[in-house]
Amino acid sequence: MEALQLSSRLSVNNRVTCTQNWTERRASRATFCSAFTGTTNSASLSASKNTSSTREIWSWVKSKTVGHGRSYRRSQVRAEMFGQLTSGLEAAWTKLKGEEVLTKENIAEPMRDIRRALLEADVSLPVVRRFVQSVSDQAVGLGVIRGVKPDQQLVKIVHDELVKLMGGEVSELQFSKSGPTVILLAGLQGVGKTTVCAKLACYLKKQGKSCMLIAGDVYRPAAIDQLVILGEQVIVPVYTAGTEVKPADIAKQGLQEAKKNNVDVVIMDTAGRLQIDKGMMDELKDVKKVLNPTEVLLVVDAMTGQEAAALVTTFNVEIGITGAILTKLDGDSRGGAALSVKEVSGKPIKLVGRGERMEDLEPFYPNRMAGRVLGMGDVLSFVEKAEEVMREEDAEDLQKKIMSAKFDFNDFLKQTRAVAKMGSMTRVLGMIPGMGKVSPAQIRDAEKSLVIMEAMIEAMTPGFCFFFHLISFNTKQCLILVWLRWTEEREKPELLAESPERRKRVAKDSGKTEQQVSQLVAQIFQMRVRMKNLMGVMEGGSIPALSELEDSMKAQQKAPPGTARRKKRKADSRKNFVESASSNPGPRGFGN
Ligand SMILES: Nc1nc2c(ncn2[C@@H]2O[C@H](COP(=O)(O)OP(=O)(O)OP(=O)(O)O)[C@@H](O)[C@H]2O)c(=O)[nH]1
Repeated sequence: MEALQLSSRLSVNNRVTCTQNWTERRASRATFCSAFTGTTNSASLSASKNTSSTREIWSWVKSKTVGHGRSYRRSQVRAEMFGQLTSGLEAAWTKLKGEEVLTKENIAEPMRDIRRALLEADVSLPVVRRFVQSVSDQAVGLGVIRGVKPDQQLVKIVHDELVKLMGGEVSELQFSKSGPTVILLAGLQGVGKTTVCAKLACYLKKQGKSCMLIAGDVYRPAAIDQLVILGEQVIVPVYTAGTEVKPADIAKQGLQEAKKNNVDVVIMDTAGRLQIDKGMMDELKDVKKVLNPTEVLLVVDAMTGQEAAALVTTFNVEIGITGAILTKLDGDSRGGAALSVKEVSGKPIKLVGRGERMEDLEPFYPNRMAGRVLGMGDVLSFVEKAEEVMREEDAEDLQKKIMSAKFDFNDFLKQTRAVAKMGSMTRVLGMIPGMGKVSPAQIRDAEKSLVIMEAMIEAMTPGFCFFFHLISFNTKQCLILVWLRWTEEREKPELLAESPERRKRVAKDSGKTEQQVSQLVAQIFQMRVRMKNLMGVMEGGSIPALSELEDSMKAQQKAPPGTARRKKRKADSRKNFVESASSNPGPRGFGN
């Protein structure tokens, strides 16, 4: 039975408008990006180039280490991907402490650590050998560079080699110049092909392209239903023809349908197998012949380590592929697959999946990935994610409020919800330099605090409020007074600072204690001061030291319990409340 699932509300005619919007967004994104980081995308990316001049090394090291340089020496439990590899590499830098210059003798031990870290990360032995040899050769020939310590020099060399290992430049998806672009997805069972189909459509839709999915997995009937549901979720039509039709025929019919509807990109899902077998390869070859795809992408599971690289090689030899999509990178603490695929197979990783949400698919940037491996965060991805969830006008509005110290509970709620849309807190923190080392326990504490805070803020009056008053004269007669009052506690935290009755009410309505409400109110005043200072520094042209954020977080954790209660007793007036609030550390996790 043939049926084009009418799950799409996206008209193909919307294409032009979408493309325009996307171009405009890219332009504003670039402005926002340079405003935020003090640089442009290309300038930042250029740090990845394999340069060796003293000035370049020096400025690179400074740009990567100012404010968070100390952080990659501390070994703590890491919550983000590549955690194991990052910790392993850290051991290498520490061995060079106190050295004046890199020599053949003093790099021997760090090189052993690097080798061990890469092997533990499941990078294949020949790749590790080549990598270590290349790093050693460069390190020994470097000599003394004024102002740059040997451990920093080694970090820089390893960074550049990692970038090279992962393919150097970003490998973009290719689009057909005429007719629909066809993307054929292949891969073993359970690696995430069906999910990637929908994620890819979601990703391409954001670029203004209309998409259609073809359900070609005829062996697992649930795969067709799964694709239809995911298609509905991302609002993209799905072509299905049941399980009785051959995949090559489904591909042919689906492509005709896509051409009829003027679809920009067709993405075909195929069946997986537990292992590579001849039947699977023959079937893929047939489908490929019919579709003549622009891209043949092999979906591989990052958690399979160097096995993923071997699979890419085999599929490339058998059917000819254009690249790979690495899924489940969020669960991979080793990194072997990301580091090996290009070097072993010669085929680039084009996209990576980092979560189960439809938005969790992104281009593979070797430079940013190398930064993450070395525990330096990924500011550019952070900014891009932030731009996706925050409108530019909102950002400007927020900036004005911060500068005039008017950041309020409504803004706080909006911001925390926007950050939640960027993904899990672990993932968001992993993108911020120096924050990748926040322990899972700290993250859990902060997440719990946010839930408590949201409950309290929701119990605050947002604006106009109806108040009821019941006056009873006797058992039969009563008068109900109803009046409207402008109470805006969320907009004016001062109201709560001044009034113990209001704090008591919020505590009662939210099911929290009065002490917790007082702490929250104190916190918003502290945040106003801190954010204003931070914005001042950034407008002055430099990004504040991120290690200070880490230190301040630690200081806050050491705040004695009951601080806010003691202060509350002292602070009867609003002035005292605000002053005491802004001069004392807040409770654990709050406001950070
Ligand atoms: N954490 C995480 N899970 C993912 C990611 N990509 C896919 N998954 C999950 O992996 C599981 C398998 O995904 P599917 O899309 O069904 O895999 P498949 O390759 O189509 O499976 P077959 O059709 O059986 O071959 C699902 O639970 C997905 O949610 C990812 O990037 N991160």
